[in-house]
Amino acid sequence: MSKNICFIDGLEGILKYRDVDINDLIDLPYDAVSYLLIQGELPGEKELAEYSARLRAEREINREVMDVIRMCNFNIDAMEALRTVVSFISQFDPDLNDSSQEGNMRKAIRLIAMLPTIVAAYYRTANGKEPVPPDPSLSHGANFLYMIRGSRPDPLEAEVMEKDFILSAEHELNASTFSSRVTASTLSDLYSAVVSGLCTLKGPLHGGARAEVMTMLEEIGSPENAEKFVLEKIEKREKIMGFGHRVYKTYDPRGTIFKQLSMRLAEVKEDMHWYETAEAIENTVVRELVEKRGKLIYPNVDFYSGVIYKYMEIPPQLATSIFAIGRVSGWIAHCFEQYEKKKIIRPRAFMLDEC
Ligand SMILES: CC(=O)SCCNC(=O)CCNC(=O)[C@H](O)C(C)(C)COP(=O)(O)OP(=O)(O)OC[C@H]1O[C@@H](n2cnc3c(N)ncnc32)[C@H](O)[C@@H]1OP(=O)(O)O
Ligand SMILES: O=C([O-])CC(=O)C(=O)O
Repeated sequence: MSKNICFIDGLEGILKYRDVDINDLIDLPYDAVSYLLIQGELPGEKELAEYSARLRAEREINREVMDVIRMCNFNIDAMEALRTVVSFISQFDPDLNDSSQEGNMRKAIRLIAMLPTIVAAYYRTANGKEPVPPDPSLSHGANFLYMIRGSRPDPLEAEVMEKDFILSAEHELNASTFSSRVTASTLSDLYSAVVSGLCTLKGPLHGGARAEVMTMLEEIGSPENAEKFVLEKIEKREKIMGFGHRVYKTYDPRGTIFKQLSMRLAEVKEDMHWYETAEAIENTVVRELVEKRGKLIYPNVDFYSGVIYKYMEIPPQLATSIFAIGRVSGWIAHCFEQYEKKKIIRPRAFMLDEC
């Protein structure tokens, strides 16, 4: 197995999963990228067909899970419902306490397969609609949109959803992956490790920024208002959501791809409004923070992904849970690596001074 699950060059803006550049992965199915992260190499045709078939066979959720989804408060963000339900479903997994490689792989497949179903079932129930059962003939991305909307997405939207899951899938030791790995390092089960990841991804300084970007776009409303909004934020020393990164000191390579995707959606939908509003925000941030103040603050993965959700009519309440649906493969890859080490992660308190 290749050594690095992920490689980031934060100065050059390079991102690789298992030594493969993100730009060479983006046109693959999400299932192939998930396989790459977890198994360490790209699947051949036969391996991909088997892996996809296993994922598609595990998408359904049972009646007890639906009961818990119905009991969730319908005003909460889908991420909170997802966190609650992932914790609840572990009891139905016959492999919960089987820590063999095979047992962990079966749990991994179920988690990756069921997360979209849980999010979509919660979303529809919260909006007074009947849940839509998964369609095993559809890809991970197309099936998710189908379960949310009740109708099959057009090919471009299905493609964008797959690419979103790929771009969200992995990012080395980000905060949520670190949380998952710490949990796995105690040899706790995979569900617990994924719950840890979910809890950490939720915060607005991490995966929660995507929803904040959407709210910001709404608040700004049109390209003409963007400059004033950004200048006021800077004046008040407030952060602009979807910008800045602990590792990237240049454009986030995922941001570049998300920007191209949002441009494609804007053109196909003949509606440049959200794209132009986002670009006006970006131009002002770069002019004010990078060019005038020398701060290396560029759009991160959460900025233009928020823009594509506007075009796909995905509400902010779903944004972070969609991130989680993609990221779960990365969390699992890291947990498997950690299980092999059989070593607890226990930093000393002084190391936090660096954070
Ligand atoms: C999937 C992800 O997790 S991607 C990140 C998603 N999060 C966001 O988009 C939230 C907004 N961004 C941020 O809060 C930060 O840039 C982080 C958390 C992503 C990275 O944080 P750090 O590397 O610790 O940078 P830190 O917060 O210390 O900022 C360094 C400087 O840049 C400024 N800065 C950083 N991000 C921003 C921003 N988005 N807007 C304005 N200023 C910013 C800070 O105010 C600080 O300025 P100072 O030196 O004058 O005090
Ligand atoms: O790497 C990080 O710190 C945050 C990030 O971009 C991610 O988790 O995708």
